[in-house]
Amino acid sequence: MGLMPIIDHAAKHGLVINLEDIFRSFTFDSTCLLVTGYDPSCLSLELPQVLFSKAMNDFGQAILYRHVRPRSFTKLQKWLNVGQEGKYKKAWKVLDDILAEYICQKRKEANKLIQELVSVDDVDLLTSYITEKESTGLKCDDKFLRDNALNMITATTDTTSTALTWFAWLVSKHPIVENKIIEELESKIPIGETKRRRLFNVDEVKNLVYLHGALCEALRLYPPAPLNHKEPVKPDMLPSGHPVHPKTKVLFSVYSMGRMKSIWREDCYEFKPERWINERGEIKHEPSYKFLSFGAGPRICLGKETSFIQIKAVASTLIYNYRIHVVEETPVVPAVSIVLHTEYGLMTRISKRWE
Ligand code: HEM
Repeated sequence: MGLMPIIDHAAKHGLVINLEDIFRSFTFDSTCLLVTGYDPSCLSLELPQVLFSKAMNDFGQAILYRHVRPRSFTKLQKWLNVGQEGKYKKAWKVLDDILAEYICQKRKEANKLIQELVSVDDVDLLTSYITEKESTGLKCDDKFLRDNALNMITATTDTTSTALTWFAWLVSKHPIVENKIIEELESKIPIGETKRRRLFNVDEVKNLVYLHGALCEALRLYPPAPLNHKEPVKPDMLPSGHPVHPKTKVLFSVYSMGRMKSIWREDCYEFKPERWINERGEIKHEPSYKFLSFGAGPRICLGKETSFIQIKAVASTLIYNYRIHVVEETPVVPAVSIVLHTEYGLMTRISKRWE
């Protein structure tokens, strides 16, 4: 099922829905489709608990604990197969088994395509790895395919849905920003087509300046990957003069850096899309070492541009067609997690702006 039919259904029946879960199921389905060619159909009215998705959550949680607990404690849990490490092992088995099945099926389908000399444009990632093996020279064994599929699903799913969640929440709390986004969207629509239901495509939204600023602001205040770490390959020195040994891991909080007055000025706690617009009304580009939500340097996020486009298309369609009313009884606060999920979800009521 698509995202908009679900939102429409919730609006029509006055349901309270957890938008974070809905975004998560949506990004999970679309990423699985892109990577494996299969739609796990997590996005439906019932939001079924999908084994793969649950395993991904347990997996991420266990990895977070590895970073904050003494190594000896983790080792003991691993040895006894209990606690977070016990969960990790079970989750890994689920992911490994499901992906092995997908890969086996993909190999059969891809071999058929090769034998029948069918052109393989617009196919999923696994099929293109298998069919293009000769030209890329990559060793496409099962482990390579599994690791690449898992890497892509992990990198894409929760980051994108988390960005959408905080963006939707911030916009719903800032009606002036919400109106400016709608005004900007209307300025791109032919006059006779305004004030009625509309879906926006990638070309219509990719150059919107105010929407871009609002999204960057959400990513600055609520970076989906709130912590990052680096280790130098050879002895190095920080600008502060502190030496860093190659075995030293430097952990930094992207979340805190997005809220430092010394980096983002006195108004750093405010949600101000204008921060990202220059005097000429164009997008103001900030260096990636300052705006760290996608990382920086040689390992910067490979999906940065793709995710901007995807989020803009979804966010504009959502904001233009619906009003999001956040349910006040459920606080919206960050959870302690490797990805900046909310602790209690984003519980909302939705109403349509127009038919
Ligand atoms: C709002 C959405 C996203 C955010 C906030 C985000 C953030 C990040 C961050 C912080 C890193 C680590 C960079 C570093 O280590 O310095 C990363 C890596 C990566 N991201 Fe994203 N990401 C997003 C969406 C995506 C999407 C949609 C894709 C795929 C199309 C993607 C693919 C990757 C890959 C492949 C890497 C690993 C790059 C490497 O290690 O060389 N990301 N991302």
